[in-house]
Amino acid sequence: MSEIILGKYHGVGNDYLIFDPKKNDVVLNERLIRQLCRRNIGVGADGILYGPVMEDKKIKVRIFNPDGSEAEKSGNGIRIFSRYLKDAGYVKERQYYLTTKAGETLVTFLDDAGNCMRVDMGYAVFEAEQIPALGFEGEVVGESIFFCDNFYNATCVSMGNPNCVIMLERVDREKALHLGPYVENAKYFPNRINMQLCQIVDEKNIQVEIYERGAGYTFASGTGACAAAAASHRLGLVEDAVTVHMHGGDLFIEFEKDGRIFMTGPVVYIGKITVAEQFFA
Ligand SMILES: N[C@H](CCC[C@H](N)C(=O)O)C(=O)O
Repeated sequence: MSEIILGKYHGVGNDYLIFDPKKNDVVLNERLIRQLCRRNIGVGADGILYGPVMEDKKIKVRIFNPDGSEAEKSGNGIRIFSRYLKDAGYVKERQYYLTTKAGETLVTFLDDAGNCMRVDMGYAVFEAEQIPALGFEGEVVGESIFFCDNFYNATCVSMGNPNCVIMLERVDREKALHLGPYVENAKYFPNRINMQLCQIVDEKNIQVEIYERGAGYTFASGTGACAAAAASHRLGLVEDAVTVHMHGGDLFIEFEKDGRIFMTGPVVYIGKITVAEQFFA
């Protein structure tokens, strides 16, 4: 009988299922992704990490949102999948490269168990064409953009995936749930977009609420934390090392002098899940 064997992990409350094609003969498709990610009638997760897929001797992971869409990158997903690769014995080195749709990422394990990792997240890109964001010339930094019911101070940032960071005096879950769907699906963003509401606490700390493309409200986002920190840094509001506080926990973001971004954060192993055949038949 073919069952599905999944690993489940979370990174600061952003939870993912691991679907390893070497361990499952069931074909993963959009309908199954949606079913597995649903919290009340499925397993429940903020996404699925499909891999490892070996391509040109590189270890690749494909990142799927609960709505079935495929993302270019996931910061928490990269840490979680790296931990899976270590747990499953695919990776034994302290440092290795993981490839996502957005390209190669250098991952450094900070402890033997793989509970904490430092990830080279590359550079933030603010250029409208690279987001993509339509109707803007050059970089989208501190623009007044209309969403839903008002004009908001918005900065668009590609971290490999598209992000719209909205600066507010005070952020909370209700505001994220209200504004998120309008921003995610706004006419400016042909590929849709992830939204972060960002409150500056001080020059070393920001409070961020997340509304993800294809997932909705989540407790944390790695690329979202980097995007919010990068927007705050570009606006001159924070220093070169920032703790990003989110509902599910904190991520530590560092900027090198040339702008390269490093993200450090935890991974928690939740367990292994066997999904019954009748669930996905
Ligand atoms: N929903 C995102 C991907 C997951 C991002 C987030 N979970 C992270 O940790 O970076 C997108 O469609 O671009």
